[in-house]
Amino acid sequence: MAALPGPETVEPPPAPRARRRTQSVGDLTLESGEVLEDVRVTYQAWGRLNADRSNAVLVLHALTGDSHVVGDRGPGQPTCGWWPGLIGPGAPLDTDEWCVIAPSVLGGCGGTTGPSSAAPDGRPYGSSFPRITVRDQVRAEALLADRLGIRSFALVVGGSVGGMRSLEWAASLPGRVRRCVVLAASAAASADQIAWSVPQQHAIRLDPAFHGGDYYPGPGPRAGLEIARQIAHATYRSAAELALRFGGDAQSGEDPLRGGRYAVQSYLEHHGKKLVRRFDANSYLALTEAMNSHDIGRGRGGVEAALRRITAELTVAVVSSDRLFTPAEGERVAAAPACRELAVIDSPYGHDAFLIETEQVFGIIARALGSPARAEVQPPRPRLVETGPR
Ligand SMILES: N[C@@H](CCO)C(=O)O
Repeated sequence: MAALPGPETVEPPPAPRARRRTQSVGDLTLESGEVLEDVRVTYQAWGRLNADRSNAVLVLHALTGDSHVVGDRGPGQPTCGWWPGLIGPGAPLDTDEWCVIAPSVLGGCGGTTGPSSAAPDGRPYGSSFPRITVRDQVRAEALLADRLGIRSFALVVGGSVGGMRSLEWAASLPGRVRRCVVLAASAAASADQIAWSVPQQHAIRLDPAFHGGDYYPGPGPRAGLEIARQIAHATYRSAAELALRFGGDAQSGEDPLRGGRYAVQSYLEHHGKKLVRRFDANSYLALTEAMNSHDIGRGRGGVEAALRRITAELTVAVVSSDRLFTPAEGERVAAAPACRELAVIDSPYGHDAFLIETEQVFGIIARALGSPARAEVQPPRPRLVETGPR
């Protein structure tokens, strides 16, 4: 099997110590009009706020990420972060200069209020967790910023759903965002994105262990979540990559003609099982519903009018091989008058390239912050690409 480009995997440099805290931000009136009581936001922070609190940077994670942008592996943290090497002394987000804040998203399961959190009656919300939107998630993050005394962010950056939130920040709170980097995201959920999401949600809801969403403290719809992740993961990678890595090969030691699996099937099952070990199915539903309703133009005269509200210096980045958040979606965002750069992340890996191609991504972030020297910083996590089935 031919190899895709990519140097060897090495451990990232030791991550700077983060402060992980949970902050009560009060009641949150949702876009629906419903009130979510006593919302709590868990976040990690690196570096120090300066006297006028003008050096804050907000990093927003994607669908199944959390506040652990960089850091150590440990209990509940199977990875050294999803952008290892981004934050620290001398890193692209240099903690000698910037104070970096990364909240876990509203509706998720990274500590911030979500369906598995205790409702006012003390029991997990489960099926009673209200429908939330990307705007609600941004509003919760803004309440956190209020509590931290941060009036405006020097930079708001995120990829995928984190990019949706970054863009929503810039459109809904223009006075609070001075620079914005939107990676592999769109101004509104596309029919294609919703189409891929709906069967994932069905897989979860039709699992007999779902119990209408009230499955706590049980394990919940593990099979449904696993299938959802398999569907999703295939959309996160490009057809060309899958063809090159797996082709129609059988998984090593198995024969699909005798009930065995294909290599790509085994790969997707691996990622499905991995997610089930770390993620809550109700959160998956809440977050994909939020993602499906994303539209910065709703109630604002449409996407183009909403884009005109943006005053932050905007950088948009697309992945050349992204079939889920296509380059055309990013180009639509880049039509915003405030857009300074439309960057193309040249990669065969599809949507997940925003997590994989750290050299290109960190360079884009550093450029947006006006740090040309740091744009040349070498990636801390070069990687080896699988060359065949296991
Ligand atoms: N694979 C990433 C990106 C999805 O947009 C995640 O699970 O969050």
